[in-house]
Amino acid sequence: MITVENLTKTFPGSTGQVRALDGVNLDVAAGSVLGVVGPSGAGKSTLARCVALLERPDSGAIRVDGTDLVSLGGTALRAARRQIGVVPQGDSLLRQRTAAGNVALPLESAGVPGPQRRTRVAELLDLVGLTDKAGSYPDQLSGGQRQRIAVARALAASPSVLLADEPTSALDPDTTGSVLTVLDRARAELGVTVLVVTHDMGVVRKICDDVAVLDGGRVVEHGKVLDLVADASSRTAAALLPAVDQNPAVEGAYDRVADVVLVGFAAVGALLPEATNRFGVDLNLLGGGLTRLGETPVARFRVGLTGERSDSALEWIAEAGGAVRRTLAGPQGVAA
Ligand SMILES: Nc1ncnc2c1ncn2[C@@H]1O[C@H](COP(=O)(O)OP(=O)(O)OP(=O)(O)O)[C@@H](O)[C@H]1O
Repeated sequence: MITVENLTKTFPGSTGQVRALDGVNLDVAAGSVLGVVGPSGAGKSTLARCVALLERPDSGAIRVDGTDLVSLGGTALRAARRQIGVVPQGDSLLRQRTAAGNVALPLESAGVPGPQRRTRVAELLDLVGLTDKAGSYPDQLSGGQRQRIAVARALAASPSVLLADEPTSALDPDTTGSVLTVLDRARAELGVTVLVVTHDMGVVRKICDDVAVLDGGRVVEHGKVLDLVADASSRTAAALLPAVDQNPAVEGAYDRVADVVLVGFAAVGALLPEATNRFGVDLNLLGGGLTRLGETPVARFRVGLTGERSDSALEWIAEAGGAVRRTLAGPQGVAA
């Protein structure tokens, strides 16, 4: 479990102080993946560097399993740093070392004896699916393979937290998938808590349980991805759900029009047909579509309903777990 409390960090800028972090509060449950997103200059990398203990915040606390890392110094700080594996931004492997040699580096620094080191390196190469590349040098690997080796190296000392700053920024979509799979395996198989800084909402879509949106050094949105998408006004919903186009000419023909967000197999598959049957209404999909967040199917549809019991049908969908937001379209124009 990581808890960030009221973290503040300022830097001297050419026109005065730059407040890179302005009272940031976050928590990441053990074994979950948090995506930190936001526009350029929002403070994402500064937050990552503070959590990695590479940068000292001006004030605030960073607790890992209850211990405030900011208050530590000397030996205790060095020990705490080992709890946090870091996948740095950009290409970070040593060119003159093989893939296995790069993964072994933190173990050598920690004085782990040869036979144990070899076993651990073999486990990590297996985890990232690159056993056959053990003897390859970074220049012989693709960008995605190098990044997977960087993840293996970050995991070598068995940290409880893995921090990755823009791990996919230089990669094409296919390669990005293989790196994200590796981060997901680290969480699933090793129980590591993962904090991933990214400008790519695709990363959030594929592997994040939670998301924190930073803007101007502040957290403007934070929560479970599947909860936030149900709130149509959230930035997360805007970025991750299928768009619905306005079409007043078509919508005007219905008694009621609403946007409905459905999360999970059962809701996506059954709620709308069930509402149609129960309330004897005519329900048409006017826009939106289906997507997937991690393994979970999620839909956002604009629906048009005709029939006397249209309101009851919408209320029932909301009670059964759908997020319903009525629009102003329709002849009787009823707002939520
Ligand atoms: N070492 C530094 N010295 C001075 N200003 C800094 C330093 N590091 C960051 N900043 C400033 O702090 C603010 C936040 O920067 P940061 O790099 O954390 O944002 P970011 O969200 O990671 O941006 P990007 O997506 O562009 O990497 C910016 O205004 C940046 O210019």
